Amino acid sequence: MPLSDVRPTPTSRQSPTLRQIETEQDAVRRMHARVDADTEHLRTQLARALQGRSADTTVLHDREARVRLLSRRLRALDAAGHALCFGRIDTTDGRVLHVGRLGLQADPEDAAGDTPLLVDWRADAARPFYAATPVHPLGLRRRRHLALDGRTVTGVTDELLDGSEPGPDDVVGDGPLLAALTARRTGRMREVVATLQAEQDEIVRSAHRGVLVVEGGPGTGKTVVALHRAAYVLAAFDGVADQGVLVLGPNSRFLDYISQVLPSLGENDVVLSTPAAVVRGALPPGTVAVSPDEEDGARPAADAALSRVAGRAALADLLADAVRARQAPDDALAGGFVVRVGGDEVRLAPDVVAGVRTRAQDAGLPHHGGRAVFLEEMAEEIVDATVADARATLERIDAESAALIGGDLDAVVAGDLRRLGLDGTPGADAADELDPDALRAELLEGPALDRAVDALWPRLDPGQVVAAALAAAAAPGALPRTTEDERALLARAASGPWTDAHLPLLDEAAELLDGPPARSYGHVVVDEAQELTPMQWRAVLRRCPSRSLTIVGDLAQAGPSAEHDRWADALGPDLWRRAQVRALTVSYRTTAEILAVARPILARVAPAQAPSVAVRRGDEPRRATALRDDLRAAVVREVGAAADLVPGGLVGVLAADDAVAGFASALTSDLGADPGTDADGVDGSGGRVRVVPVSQARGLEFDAVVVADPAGIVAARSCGERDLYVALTRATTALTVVDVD
Ligand SMILES: Nc1ncnc2c1ncn2[C@@H]1O[C@H](COP(=O)(O)OP(=O)(O)OP(=O)(O)O)[C@@H](O)[C@H]1O
Repeated sequence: MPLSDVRPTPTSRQSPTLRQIETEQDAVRRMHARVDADTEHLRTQLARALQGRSADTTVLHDREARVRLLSRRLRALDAAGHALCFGRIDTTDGRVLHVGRLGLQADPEDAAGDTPLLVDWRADAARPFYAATPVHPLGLRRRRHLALDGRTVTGVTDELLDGSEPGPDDVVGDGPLLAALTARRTGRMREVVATLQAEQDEIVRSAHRGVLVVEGGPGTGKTVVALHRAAYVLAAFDGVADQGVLVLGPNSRFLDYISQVLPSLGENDVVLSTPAAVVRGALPPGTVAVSPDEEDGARPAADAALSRVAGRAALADLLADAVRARQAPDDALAGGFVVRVGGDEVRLAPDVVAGVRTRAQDAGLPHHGGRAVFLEEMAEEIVDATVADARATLERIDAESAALIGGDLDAVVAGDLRRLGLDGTPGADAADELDPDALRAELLEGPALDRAVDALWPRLDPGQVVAAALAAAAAPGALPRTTEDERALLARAASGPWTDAHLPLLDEAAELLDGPPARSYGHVVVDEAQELTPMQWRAVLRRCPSRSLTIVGDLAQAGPSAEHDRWADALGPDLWRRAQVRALTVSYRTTAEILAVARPILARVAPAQAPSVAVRRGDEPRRATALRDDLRAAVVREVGAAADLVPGGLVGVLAADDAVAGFASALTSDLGADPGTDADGVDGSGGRVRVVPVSQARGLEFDAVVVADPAGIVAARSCGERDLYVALTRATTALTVVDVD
């Protein structure tokens, strides 16, 4: 019986299901009463905390922390408004725990003593709800799922885990997983906290604070796991809530798809972004000219190729070299260093300046910090040289006058003064008159030294460094395994304009010049992680000083910028040595029949990867053929047929990037609505159609998918076969492939 069909009515008290629903309704009513009371109480406390005034920074700091804590709890209470409680576990010794979106303490008046009203799904006590199986029941007799509509309990289903026979209070039926998996897609991912599976839950609540890498085939729940882990980490790891969590996805279409999951788990403070947008936001505005539309549009092939070749870790060395080459290089020192101090020229020998350079570089600061050290040390050398110079001049004058007058000039002057009845101490000489502190201040504050230093250790902007590094990378032999075309690409890219492909380089250059970015996070989640190049990983790590990351991806789905087929290579040594790897093996999205269509392609793109096991069976995928001239009409027809298979559902049309516009306009004229490449179109049966370029389909899903011209998809990009693998694995229910005859 579908859960939604079960509604409690006062007249059907005999039904065991309804009796259980009423029992649970009582429990849920008590929970909501507590939520309402807590909300009221917290609001009062928050208002009071916000009013408090103080000049004491410690008090202010404490108050800020308190306001943050109260606001966080209030938001969690607010988000729990729907489906506050979704589960219950009964132990074999008769203890009962309800599991939900947040924890609620025991009722003080409750006879049940210290049993909480509700246990937060992230708490250790909730673990058996997810982990218990009939083989390992973990002390449970029964796991119960509750279905709620707002505050109303609409159904219960039980699983008996200890092998006992169902009693009068057990409502054994289909678990809610199947209902969740076959529910119509809305175009936005839902949270699955009620049905998280044991292998997923184990990853979500892993205590490993370092780098957790989760690999698995399409639809195995990698995104689900990554997002629920973000919520878990926020609650379970100290300090993370204060430092923030960043979730990275490949493009804004994907971010929109996952945007509701964390808010519906009560987490509103997580930053969702793309690797490109995060970097772009840290650079001065206008450094990279990209409109939001371009970000979502298909990326030019040249840009992807540049991302790949300029994404290699070796570029980091070339950027560092480019900066170092602008720090008083030997060839700029050949003539020494000359600066005017007052009316005089001061000259420093090349080896003196080289010594200053070494001291400045050894300070281990970014380029501009190093420049400040260089400038100060140069000022010091100039002061020393000036004092030494003045002394030498005086000594020379003394020696010359001694030769002239046949004695020590000072002694002669002292004798003359004494004869005049004056003090016999000679006046301070010129070297003593020279005030080193004043000279140093003049050098450091005036423009002359700064200008002279510019010729040796110039101020730089990231673009200058990137241009130099790319030009160096384009030289034969600079980068291993580069083709002539790639070198030409690097040479062209060196003169700008800057595009998304340059962003990781600009970010690295910005760090070399001025240090790490201002904003960093306590934990970073990277979804579709197979897309990132080594240089992009460096940009991610720059924002995650704690090195606490959850990384999920599937190398078989890698796009055009990826070069590696092992995580160890793709992630690089810094990440890999901290990584724990977990695998997900069950495909929840799609049916065994659909996976079978994709399997031969998987065997080609990732021969070492074991195919996932589908949790469901379904209809055989459809295969249609059309002449090239009829392709659009055939796709329109197949979209109609697919929509009929998933009434009210979401149909995705996936095609090579340059073919998308044609299918969108054919569907527009047929459906009388604009499916665009982004917006929804409405078909006759009330469903929706989305036309999506295959380069943007990673991570998405639809009830039905029409893959248009698979050969065209394969031919369109260097990663064409992997694109096709992605396209074939997007459907929950119905797949149609339209080949060109
Ligand atoms: N435990 C679960 N309960 C309910 N639904 C689930 C569960 N696990 C996964 N799903 C559903 O299966 C589908 C696929 O999950 P998800 O997108 O996380 O997979 P993925 O491994 O990230 O896929 P891809 O590699 O294609 O990006 C989603 O609709 C998700 O909601």
